[in-house]
Amino acid sequence: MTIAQAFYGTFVHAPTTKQLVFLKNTVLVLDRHGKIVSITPDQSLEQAQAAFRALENSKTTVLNDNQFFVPGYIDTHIHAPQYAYCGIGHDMPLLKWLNTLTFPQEAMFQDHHYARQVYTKAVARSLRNGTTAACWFATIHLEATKELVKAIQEQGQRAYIGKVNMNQNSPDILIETTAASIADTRAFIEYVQAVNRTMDPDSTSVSPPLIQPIITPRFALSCTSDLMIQLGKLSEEFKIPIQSHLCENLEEIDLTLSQFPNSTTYTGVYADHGLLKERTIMAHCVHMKDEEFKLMKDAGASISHCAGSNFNIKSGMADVRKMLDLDIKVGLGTDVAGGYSPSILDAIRTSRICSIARNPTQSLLIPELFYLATLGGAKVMGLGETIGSFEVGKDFDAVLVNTAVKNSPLDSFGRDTVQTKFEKYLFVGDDRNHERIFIQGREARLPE
Ligand SMILES: O=c1[nH]c(=O)c2nc[nH]c2[nH]1
Repeated sequence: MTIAQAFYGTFVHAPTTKQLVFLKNTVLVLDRHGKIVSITPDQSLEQAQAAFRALENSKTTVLNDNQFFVPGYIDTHIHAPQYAYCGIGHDMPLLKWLNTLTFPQEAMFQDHHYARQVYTKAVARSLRNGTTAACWFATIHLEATKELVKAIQEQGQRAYIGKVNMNQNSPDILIETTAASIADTRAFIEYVQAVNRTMDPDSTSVSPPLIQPIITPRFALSCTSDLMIQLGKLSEEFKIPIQSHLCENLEEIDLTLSQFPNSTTYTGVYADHGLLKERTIMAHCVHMKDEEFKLMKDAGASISHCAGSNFNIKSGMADVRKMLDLDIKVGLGTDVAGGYSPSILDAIRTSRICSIARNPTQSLLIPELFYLATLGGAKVMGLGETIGSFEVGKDFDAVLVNTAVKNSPLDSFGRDTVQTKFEKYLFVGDDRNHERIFIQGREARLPE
């Protein structure tokens, strides 16, 4: 085995919802594929230096007392085209927001040069905020969605990327025929597969490819039964995941149930059309009946909790405590641009406030929040064995945090322990505290 890199310092992770673990004075070694081959805590600097000397020709890094590594954040729900108008339109509820702001903006992505411009910046912003893996929605446009693949590949993020499907209840300019929607989705899947064949065959043989396609019916309202059934079949044929929106807003739920009278619940609509599977990620799930949670649980499907968006466009407050008690997989999503912030640190903070506002006696605790942002998100993506925590055999997707950066919003004082610095970072820090960002052991390649 060829050793490529080694680090010495503190590594913080949440291997379960109940545990926040500080691996201090730890030597962590990576092979040339960016996989963790050893983790040895409680070493003196001399022991670490001796270990480094034995690892000939490898890059070595010694962290100082203000630095620590966290697992890269996982954004389980983000819309790349919506980055163009991130921060505006929050005075409208979901359906008005879609019709007056979002749909006209997304129509502009028929121009793939414009798409390239927006996507390059959206991906860079996401990465700078420490998101090493994300589930991206693009638009219905095939060529523009390929531009998102290129931007992500160039910058090195791990990603699921979806060409959106819409064949009803949308402006004419955003409506596809069923045949075109399926043909373009198939073409997109094949495009990503071809891109992956050009990657280092050695590294893709030891880990799943960094970029994967994801089936993306926008939501039940924008897809006919026929389209949803065919998309479910595509997911089976290629064994790829599915993402959509579920039970976000009360008006949306009423309309969906009137549109699909043969299904008894909104979740049932997806189940009845073959879209509720173990590989399915549903964003929001704010207004769920018990039977809907049961459908999700029985299918093994996952939830992306997007508290910032749910506050901004006034959708409501999801019951994450209940999701965790039911042992449903949950992760955090920024939902740019329903959410104005592309930062999962911000999602941690809004999720905490959301849980307190729902029930202060059952609010989410720091280990739970950090777990949701990292390993919880990895499990939502079906990558719980690959990323999300520091374990031998996992890929090194990680953020090097520095709590003593000039001009960062975070101040540390003489007596601050690493636990204190971590907690301050979680609630006061931002991307200025992110010194280096690694995906599969390689540093992200952010544009100037
Ligand atoms: O928050 C949301 N953002 C969207 O773009 C969207 N489309 C359907 N439902 C949605 N919800």
